[in-house]
Amino acid sequence: MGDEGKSRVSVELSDGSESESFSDLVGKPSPGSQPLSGEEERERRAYQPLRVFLRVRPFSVAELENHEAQGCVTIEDPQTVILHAPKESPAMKNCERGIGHSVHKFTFSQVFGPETTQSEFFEGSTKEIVRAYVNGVNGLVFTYGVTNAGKTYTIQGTSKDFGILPRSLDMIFNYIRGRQYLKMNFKPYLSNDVKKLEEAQVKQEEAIKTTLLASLKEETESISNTVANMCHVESTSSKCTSRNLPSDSLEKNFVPIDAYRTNIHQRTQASVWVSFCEIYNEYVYDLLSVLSTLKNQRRRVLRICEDQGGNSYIKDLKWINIQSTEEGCKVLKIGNKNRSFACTRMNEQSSRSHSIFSIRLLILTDEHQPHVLGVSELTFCDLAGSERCNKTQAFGDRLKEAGNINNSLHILGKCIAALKQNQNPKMKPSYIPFRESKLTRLFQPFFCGKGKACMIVNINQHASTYDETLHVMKFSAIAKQVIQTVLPKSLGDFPPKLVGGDGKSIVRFDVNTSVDDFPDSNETFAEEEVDITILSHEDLLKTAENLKEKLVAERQSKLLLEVNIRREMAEAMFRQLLETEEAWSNRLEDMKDSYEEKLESKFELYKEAIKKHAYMCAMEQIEDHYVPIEEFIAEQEKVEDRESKILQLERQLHEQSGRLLTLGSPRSDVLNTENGVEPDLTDKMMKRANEGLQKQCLEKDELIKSLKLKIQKLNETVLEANEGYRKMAEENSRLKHTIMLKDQEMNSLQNWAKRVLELEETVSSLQKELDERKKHFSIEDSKQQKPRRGLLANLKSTVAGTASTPLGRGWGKHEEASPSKKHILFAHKAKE
Ligand SMILES: Nc1ncnc2c1ncn2[C@@H]1O[C@H](COP(=O)(O)OP(=O)(O)OP(=O)(O)O)[C@@H](O)[C@H]1O
Repeated sequence: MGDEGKSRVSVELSDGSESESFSDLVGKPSPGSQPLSGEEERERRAYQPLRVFLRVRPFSVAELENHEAQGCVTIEDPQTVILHAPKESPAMKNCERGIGHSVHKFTFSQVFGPETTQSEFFEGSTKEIVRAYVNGVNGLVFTYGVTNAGKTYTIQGTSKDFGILPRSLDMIFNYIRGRQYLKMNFKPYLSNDVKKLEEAQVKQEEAIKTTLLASLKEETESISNTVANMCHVESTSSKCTSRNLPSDSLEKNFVPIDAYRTNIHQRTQASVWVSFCEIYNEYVYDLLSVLSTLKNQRRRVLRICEDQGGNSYIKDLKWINIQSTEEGCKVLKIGNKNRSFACTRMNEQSSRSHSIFSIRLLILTDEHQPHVLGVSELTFCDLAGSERCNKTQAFGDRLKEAGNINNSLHILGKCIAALKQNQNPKMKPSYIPFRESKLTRLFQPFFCGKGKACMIVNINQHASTYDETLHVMKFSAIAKQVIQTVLPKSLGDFPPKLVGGDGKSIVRFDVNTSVDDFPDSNETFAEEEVDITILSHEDLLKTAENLKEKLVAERQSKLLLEVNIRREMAEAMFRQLLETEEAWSNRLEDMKDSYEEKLESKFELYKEAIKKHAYMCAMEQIEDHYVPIEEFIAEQEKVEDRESKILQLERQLHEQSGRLLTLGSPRSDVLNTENGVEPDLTDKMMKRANEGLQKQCLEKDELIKSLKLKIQKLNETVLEANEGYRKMAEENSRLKHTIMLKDQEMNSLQNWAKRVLELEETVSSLQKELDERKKHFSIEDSKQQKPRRGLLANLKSTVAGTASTPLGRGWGKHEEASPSKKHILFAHKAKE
């Protein structure tokens, strides 16, 4: 391989920021790759957010024909998608009530639009995980979405257009091409170990595989053809002819195998094993179990166990050795036949279970003296559709299935939310309920540092499933915030253990031991370990010093990392807080507006009610105080009368007081004495009279006041009455006008009636005249009948002649009437 090829390798390896070379796995730097040196760089690669990809399914022809509402999903840019709530959706109704929003924006690691091909999707999403996987990092790819959103299509694809799983197989076989370990005597065991099989066991393994593949014999042809096309590129290295085949892209982007050979020890070989199972109603079933295909036989339920490292694995799950992509596809097809599908209202071929297809790659030393160097696992999980039972109109078995599906997805959501919460140093670490469902038990290692996970969110653009889609998007938004910790193999795992056919351990491997550290394949692993007791004191001190330095450096880098993480978390939290604050303030504004509107309308209502009430009261008052005008005038006259009387009395009072004054003088005493009246008595009388008068005055004053008040009220009433009168007068004049019009109408009608009478009279006179004439003619006829027969005949012929004229036609037999009569008749006609 030339320099050009080498530089391509380094770009590939360093470009994939998350990839780890196989050399990393065995503790040696990759000679071909750019230096990924430095503790910080290693740490950076160890922490990474969960990659979440969105794939939007195109509308099918049937959906387009049904005029399915469009425009719910808009892809803003390669990372952002916007959901618009359709008119009739509950989300829109809630939004109208001031709860939530009608538009939602979501960001993803990458958004793939409806036009994305399978090949483009694989390149952009899964390829990186597969690349890390072939270099020893475990991988999990799981799809999440509502039913009928394209999850199965994305993972498996169709026989013509493969999904990410067959494409990954193709990539793996490309990678190990020429270094494939074809014997079946090393088999995956428990979660991470390898079992060395005896001859008989190998034969049994081969028999199982043959039986399994034989069950698909009839369909082999089509798979072979398609896969043969896929492998076309590998074998000939010529240009690919079909656009949809994975090898098409692999040829362009995948690193030639020779390039990896320079990085990895030449003697390594790889063996590929696959398993396929499903979790249906919280039971695990092996989809590759031949028994399960027999009719009326109950499928065996498998148990999930844990190895000594706490890693979950499915006990007694079948692992089938595959030696090509073609075989892998066949196994997939066989498993699919056993999978629980059902026809729901929303998808004719709906997956009712979570299916898990795993590929284990055993890295071995050369064929003659094989040792296991590493085991890595790539898992594809096609989750059952998240759906609401009422939407799918599920009942019976379907309802139970939906319940179980939703429950396990709910627990997955809880785990993801707890993982996210636990990343926040300020929050109390919460319990992650991995053990609450089978699915999350199997996912646990990938979320706990023992591999890389990637989530594919599938959505369709249906308005009818908008709310479910929104739920899925919200779920993915949380998942996107989960930071994955991919631990180095040495820390995260027990190294793979090789066990014999009897299950007893043969030897424990140390993944930190490089392939190059095997000087001779005959050497045992125990001999490779360094015994520190044979080191000198000085060497020991040096080693201790070195270790101390390393520790300090490690601590510093850890500290820096922690600071960085804390800062990032704080920033993220701050951003979230700002977003929340904005959302709340928006909501507050909306609520304020709506309340203001409501208040205004209430206020208007009250105003109206008050007006009405005041009007009613006024009307009642008017009724209470209503005085007829005659009574009022009489009352006014009375008042005037009283006023004049009061004036008179006042005048009298004046006079009396003048007289009293004169009486009060000394002269008056004399006068009194002279008059024979005792002065004391006079005084008393005067006083009494005075008091009486004052009392009278007061009474009169009171009366005046009350009368004035009455007058005032009466005046008001008069004014109101005047107003009423004015209105009445107006009404009256209007009525008069109407009456006048009616009178005119009546007059004209009367004229018409007169005219009719006249005409009737004229008609009757004419009738009379006519009758007389008839009589007259009949008499004359009877007189002249015999002698004048010829004449009458002449007359008749004359009449017949004149009847054709308009006059003759109009008057019939009266054609002989004199011109003067005719004239009169004409005049009558004209009158009419
Ligand atoms: N990207 C796509 N391009 C073309 N057709 C697609 C695409 N995605 C999905 N489809 C089609 O849509 C239909 C439903 O897809 P699929 O069965 O994969 O949905 P699902 O999400 O797996 O549903 P369920 O959860 O019910 O199993 C299938 O007919 C599939 O071929």
